[in-house]
Amino acid sequence: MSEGIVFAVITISDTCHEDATKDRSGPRLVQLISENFENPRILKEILPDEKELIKQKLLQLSSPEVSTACILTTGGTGFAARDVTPEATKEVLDKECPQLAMAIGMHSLQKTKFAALSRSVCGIAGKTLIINFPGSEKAVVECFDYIKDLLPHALHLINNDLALVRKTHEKLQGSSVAQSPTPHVCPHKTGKGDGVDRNSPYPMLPVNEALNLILQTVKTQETLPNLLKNFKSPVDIPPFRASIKDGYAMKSSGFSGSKKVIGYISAGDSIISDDFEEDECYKINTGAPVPLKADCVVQVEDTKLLKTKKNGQEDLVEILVEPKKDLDIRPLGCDLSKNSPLFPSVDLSPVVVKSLMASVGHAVPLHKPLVAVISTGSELLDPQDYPIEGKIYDSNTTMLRQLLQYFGFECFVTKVLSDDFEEVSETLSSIYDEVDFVICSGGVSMGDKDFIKPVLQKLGFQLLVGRVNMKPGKPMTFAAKGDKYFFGLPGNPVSAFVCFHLFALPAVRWCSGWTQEKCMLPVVQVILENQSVPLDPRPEYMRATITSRNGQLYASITGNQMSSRLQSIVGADVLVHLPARTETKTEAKAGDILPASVLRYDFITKYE
Ligand SMILES: Nc1nc2c(c(=O)[nH]1)N[C@H]1C(S)=C(S)[C@@H](COP(=O)(O)OP(=O)(O)OC[C@H]3O[C@@H](n4cnc5c(N)ncnc54)[C@H](O)[C@@H]3O)O[C@H]1N2
Ligand code: MOO
Ligand SMILES: [Mg+2]
Repeated sequence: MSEGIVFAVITISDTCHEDATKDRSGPRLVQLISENFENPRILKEILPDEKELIKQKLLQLSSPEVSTACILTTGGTGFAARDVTPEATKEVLDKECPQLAMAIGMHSLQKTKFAALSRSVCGIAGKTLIINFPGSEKAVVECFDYIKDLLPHALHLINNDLALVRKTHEKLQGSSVAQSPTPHVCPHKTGKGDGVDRNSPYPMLPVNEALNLILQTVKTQETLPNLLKNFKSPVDIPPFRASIKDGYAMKSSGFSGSKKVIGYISAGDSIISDDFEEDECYKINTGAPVPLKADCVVQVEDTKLLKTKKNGQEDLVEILVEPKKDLDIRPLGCDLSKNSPLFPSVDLSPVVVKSLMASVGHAVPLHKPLVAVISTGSELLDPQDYPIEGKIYDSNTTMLRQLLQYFGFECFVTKVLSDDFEEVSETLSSIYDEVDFVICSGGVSMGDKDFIKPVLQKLGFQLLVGRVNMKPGKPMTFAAKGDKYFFGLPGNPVSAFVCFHLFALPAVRWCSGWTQEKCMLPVVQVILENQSVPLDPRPEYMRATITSRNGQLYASITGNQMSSRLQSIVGADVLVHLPARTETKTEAKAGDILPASVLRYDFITKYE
């Protein structure tokens, strides 16, 4: 039962509008809602069969100000001349839900063939679900009973309430399916999900939704970011007044003109505290400690050597500029003062963390998640093996290991497994003793040897992502069990490549404590160079080479983009995001400006 949902029940009937006591279906619906939902708010209306009035009422109830979650109408759906409920409803809908209307219709048809005479529609207006029920009390009871379990999930989806949607998915996809007395099929799934099903039971999530689920699930490390945030520098930098130039340290109260050189100070020497005269100076190097009694340095270019001692050392120099107080001296702690925060913001780049810590004489152990790379496939040959008929060389293991390394993470364990349920199951049940993440490739699609998802289910993992609306990478899988995480990248090498960058890398970075914005690859705007690129029904991520021309980035697609053709990563500087095909837009054209994820640091191949 879901709590506090705002419902509206509208009886649509000329008769009931004239005499409300004749309305039996409306009150019955109110009763059914109250019995099946916790503390619902139910708005009640009776309207005549007038299209405009019905439409206005639906618009008002579905407006953001009223924000009714669900409007159930009863009546006016038949063949009579004044039955106009479906027509009025259609005019306010943003999206029709014909499957829901069909399901209700099919259910009713099992009770009576007269259900064929109902023209009910269902759909979504703004964030309101509108469902037409027929007028009879009996039909209302049957239809409501049929949809009542679907309603909460449908409403969560409409409101993009990810946590609640996820809860339902877990219920449906986890062991509770078997235990549930009335298991039902999720409306946006296409099958029952057992081994013999020909349709994937996993909802095809949009890329962003899949990524959000992943980042909501993976626990971020707080210890290191907090430690860095609170870390106070134990030293001053510089720890003494340091010379900025190679030159002469002196007193500014003196004068320009000739001065006697009374000593040499190099970087690393100790600090001279003795007093000296205004017509004296020390020769000093950049970074060396300025004598306590000196207050300025004059660079060597502004001096002239007048006299040298017999031993070759300088004796007398002429100072050609007026010495000014503080000239060319870095005061104590001017770069970083003792007890001030070492990290002005959290930046977990190892280069940053390690070098700043080193600069104050400290070190921190950077905790990085332990990652295993697994490739599955009975066809896989080690790249060092002789070719064997029917087998192919395994490129994913090397690619995923190299990618981890490129982004500063280590692959702790590597395994290559055959498409064998027991082997995969045994490996996965023991490997998490050693690692936090498994990045696996292969075996996630629809084949009878694609065992990854069943193994995860057997091992008690929550399958949070089972399919993603993207090309390549549709069967991308993400599962979690406590703080152990599994990525099932599709076996096609390019699908694995793209999914690593878009999902696995952000998750591993997030787990290491990176700020969320930094976890994803940077996105830049690029100008398409190819004349015409046909759009796919799925949003597509195409590899492309970048040329910089007059400060603008031009993307040229790297040939055939088939997900098995690993060659398409050659020269791939970015992944260009191409939108899904629509009726009106079927291709991308030269000059189109598109977002693109940057794949590598050296992402500009040519400057023109
Ligand atoms: N009936 C359906 N079939 C497929 C669907 C579908 O929706 N319905 N999805 C297709 C898509 S999209 C992809 S992507 C692949 C994903 O396949 P799997 O993750 O199950 O991977 P496999 O079947 O094991 O392998 C696919 C392909 O990739 C080659 N491969 C696998 N591992 C490696 C490796 N380590 N190195 C090099 N190449 C590898 C493998 O030999 C296959 O050719 O499924 C489609 N099928
Ligand atoms: O989407 Mo698959 O990932 O075509 O190769
Ligand atoms: Mg397969």
